Amino acid sequence: MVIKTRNEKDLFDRSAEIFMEEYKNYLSEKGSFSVALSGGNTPKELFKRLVKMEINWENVEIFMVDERYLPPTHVDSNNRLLWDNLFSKINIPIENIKTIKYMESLEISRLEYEKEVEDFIKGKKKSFDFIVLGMGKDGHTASLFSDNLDMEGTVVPSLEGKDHKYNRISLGLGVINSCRKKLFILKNDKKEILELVLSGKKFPASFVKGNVIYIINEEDK
Ligand SMILES: O=C(O)[C@H](O)[C@@H](O)[C@H](O)[C@H](O)COP(=O)(O)O
Repeated sequence: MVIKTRNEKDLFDRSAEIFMEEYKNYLSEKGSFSVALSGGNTPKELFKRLVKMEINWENVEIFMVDERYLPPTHVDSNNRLLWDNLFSKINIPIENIKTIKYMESLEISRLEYEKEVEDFIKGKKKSFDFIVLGMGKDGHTASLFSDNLDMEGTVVPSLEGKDHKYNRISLGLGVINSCRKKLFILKNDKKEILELVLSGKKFPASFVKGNVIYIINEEDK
């Protein structure tokens, strides 16, 4: 489903409402809500809204979609983004936050997170209740780029490439597709790549399937 909003304000207001609707549904259905959050620039405006909403964060478990292999204090770290804009502003028990840790090597960080994700999804029919995704103008999503060697593992390494800085760690496609609902939040500058993805051209983002919402604003800002 594609939702078109007028401007960026409406894009993020509506995205926050969708988050809230999902949270409420799962809270009444099973008493908890699990969500995986992307980094990059776009989700900041969503986080600004979420911190003001009436959410009982004790019932929410938050996972990361991906991370650059960087110390958490680095300005391009998604950990930093999440701590500064969300975790530090909400009342969430620390054990409900599952981050990708910066450890001795990329592989050790990947394995540690993979174990965390596998422990969580073990025995469940689906992985997370909800995932917030972004899309690059090159059609990547999470840290799944066209040159990734493995997109299917639970948590996969993603090596620095010509057009993307840093080695990274990412949820794999199987886990992403197994989320109950996927929300791509796209500012208007992603309209061309969204059209290509929707027309069936093959980019990593095109392989995200099943209960997908793409939300995008029509005006430039
Ligand atoms: O950590 C990240 O950067 C992401 O998870 C990545 O997939 C992002 O969602 C897209 O690159 C879009 O990024 P923007 O929102 O900054 O355009």
